[in-house]
Amino acid sequence: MPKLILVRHGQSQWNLENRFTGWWDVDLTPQGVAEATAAGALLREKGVLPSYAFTSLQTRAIKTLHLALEAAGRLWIPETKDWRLNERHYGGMTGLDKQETRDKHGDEQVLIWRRSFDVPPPVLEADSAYDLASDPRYAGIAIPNTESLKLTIERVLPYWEEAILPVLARGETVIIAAHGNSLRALVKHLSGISDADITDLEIPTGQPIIYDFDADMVPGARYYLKDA
Ligand SMILES: O=C(O)[C@H](O)COP(=O)(O)O
Repeated sequence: MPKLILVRHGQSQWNLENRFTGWWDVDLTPQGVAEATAAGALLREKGVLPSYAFTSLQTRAIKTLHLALEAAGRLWIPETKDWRLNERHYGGMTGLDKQETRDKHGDEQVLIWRRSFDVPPPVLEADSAYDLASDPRYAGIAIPNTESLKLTIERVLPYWEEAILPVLARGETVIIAAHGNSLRALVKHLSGISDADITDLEIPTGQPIIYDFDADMVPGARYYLKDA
């Protein structure tokens, strides 16, 4: 039966520094490397061996995927990278310190920007140091200048349906290495979580989440592989 593995990248440099990251490309920390490797070792230990991989265009997710696959003995499987699995775009909050932003705007406002379903953060100005218009990986892509979770869902879900679901439906064990909010978008859909309740869902770094699908491609309850 098809099996889906979701894994959020290991700790990134800006996770460690407590800065809003979004589409900015930061690397894993040594702890993040260890988390990714441990995720792959867990896959091997539990015999959950991916046969096809998807990831974003962002270094922290790509490296997490490769470290996990190497630890699982599966570095050789086919993989597809796509911007639609990128982290939600953090707009004008990109690069800011999370605590300083709370001190300036208040906890409530920052929680709305971080976790509300449909309120996007302020837009990233075109002259920002974090503008990605000249990054060759996004050539031909209409790079957003901010995204709410709702807007993130609007690009993650079509990609799920067009690209990932058909691979899963042919019986593969699919791993998706992605980001806190692109995975929240997917989990919201797969677990049928309401717009209100999704606010409370947090996805930890480097911890494989599993969905088993039945013959009609209906997902079962999600669970953490460490608990299986
Ligand atoms: O983009 C980021 O800063 C993180 O990956 C996720 O941040 P969040 O927990 O504020 O959504």
